[in-house]
Parts: sequence; structure tokens; C-alpha cells
Amino acid sequence: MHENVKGESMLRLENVTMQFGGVVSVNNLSMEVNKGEIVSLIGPNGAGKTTAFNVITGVYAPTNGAVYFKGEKIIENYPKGKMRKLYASENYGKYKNTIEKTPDQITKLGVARTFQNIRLFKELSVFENVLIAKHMRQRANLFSATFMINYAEEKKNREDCMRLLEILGLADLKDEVASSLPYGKQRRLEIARALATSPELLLLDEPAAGMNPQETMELTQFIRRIKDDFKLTVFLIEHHMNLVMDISDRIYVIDFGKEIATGIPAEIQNNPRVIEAYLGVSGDE
Ligand SMILES: Nc1ncnc2c1ncn2[C@@H]1O[C@H](COP(=O)(O)OP(=O)(O)OP(=O)(O)O)[C@@H](O)[C@H]1O
Repeated sequence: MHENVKGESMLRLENVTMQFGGVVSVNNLSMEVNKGEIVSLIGPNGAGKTTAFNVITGVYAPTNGAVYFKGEKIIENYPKGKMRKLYASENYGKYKNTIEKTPDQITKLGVARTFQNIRLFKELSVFENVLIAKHMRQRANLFSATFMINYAEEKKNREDCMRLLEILGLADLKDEVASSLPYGKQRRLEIARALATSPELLLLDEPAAGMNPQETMELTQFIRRIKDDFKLTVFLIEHHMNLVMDISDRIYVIDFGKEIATGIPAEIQNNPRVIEAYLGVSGDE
């Protein structure tokens, strides 16, 4: 079993703002995820959750603010060019450096992610999907892997991938084309791909999207199990409240890019601002 080391910072967002032109998608957001925790990020549609994940994983450079992974600053930025005039959040002038990492570099540091819309190599087999993900963490490129140039390393890669598929209950399907898998299995394969990069921090963007209550319940158990088996810290975005309340050690709630509440599930469930943010949205629909 993985021993939770509460208080040891795995991920920290500090005053992160992400602005697209005049639209402030993430607004001066500060959050922390500690080693061994399962933390959820929730909020109404368009609240800025996926944008926050995109900043953490290097897809977008934030307009302002900093991100730390295991205490090390991996991202920092400040408003430049015409954004100096357009900037519409707080802490202007606080950040003076530009530290950027590519998504690949962030993966190599130990951060893996799944996407809201499943992103598999649809024409490739289950096994190939996992193997390609594994190569992302390594120096090995597709060429050397294909021609088994580093034979010993490649042999181990393949064994590791097979073991991963076994642990995740996908071994029987290893030669199936990814797109032929049922939806729930494709989601599982996405998680297998993320795990193949040997992450310490796993970001899950709506892992239960499109699942029925039974599948969602199974997913809850599955996430708990892989968290323990792979010694992970998990940060997830999810709309299924049963899953969120059941699985989370702590929850952050954002609306219009800003934090409106944070706490343990019981605190969030009864928080009037959270209820209002959600009811406001459903009332408009
Ligand atoms: N590349 C972009 N260019 C312009 N606006 C963007 C971009 N990416 C996101 N946005 C805007 O940022 C806001 C937040 O979007 P985001 O997808 O992060 O919300 P979300 O909380 O993940 O929503 P959902 O729960 O519906 O997935 C939205 O208004 C969206 O239109």
C-alpha cells in the first residue's frame, strides 16, 4: 500500500491566470495537491477546468503566474506585448520570468494526463498504444524502437507494457484495434497509456464522461486501486458528483476561472456558493 505523505507538495499553482484576448478563462488561481492525495477540480461548464489542466501540462503558457511540481518551479510567465494592456486579473508585475516546458518535458518529469475526449491511436492495437506512450518517457524514438536498436531496453519496455495491460485487465485485448474496444475499455486504455509514462501525478479530465452509474462506480474503485498500485497522486476534473464526493480527499470548486470554494467533500456539498454556481447553470439551461 502506498503511504500517504500528506503535506508534501506534488503540484502547486500560484496565481495562475490564463487569458485568451479579453477572455479570462483561469483567473488568479492558486491550488495545491499533496503527495498521495486524490483532489478534484469541479465547476460548471466553461469554468476553466480543462484550461487549468492545459496550463499544468504545458499546452498553454499561462498569461501570468507560476506552477510548481514537487517544489520546483516548472512554469512561470507574465503579461507581454498587447497582453500588458489587456491583462484583466490580479498580481500584475509580480512575475518577471519566463519558464516554459513543453508537454513532452512535463510528461518526462512525471506528470501524465488523460483527455476529456478520448485520444487514442485508433487504428493501432491496444498493445501498440501503450508501447508508444511508454517511449514518450524515454530517449528511445520510434525508429530505434521499431528496429529494436536497443534490444534489451526494448524487450523490457514490451514486458512492462504487457504487465501494465494485465494489471488493468486489458491483456486479453492486446491485439485488438483500439477503436474496436467498447467505450469503457477505451477509457481504461487511455489511463493505461498515461500510466505507461510512469507518472507520479496523474491528471484525469472527466474520466467518467459518458459512463452509466454502474460504470462510474467501477471507475471509482479502479482509480483508487491504480492510485495505490502505482503510488500515484491524482488530480481530476469530473462532473459526476457521486464519483467526486466518494473519491476525493479534497475538492477545489471554480466558477468563471476563479476559486469559489475548497475543502473536504462534506464541506463542498453544503457550501451555498457551490450550490448557487451549479443551480445558476442548470437554471439557465
Ligand atoms: N484556446 C482557447 N481560445 C479561446 N478561448 C478558450 C480557449 N480554451 C478555452 N477557452 C475558453 O475558456 C473558458 C473555459 O473553458 P474550459 O474548457 O477550460 O472550461 P471547463 O471548465 O473545462 O468546461 P467543461 O466542463 O464544459 O469542459 C471557456 O469560455 C472557453 O471558451
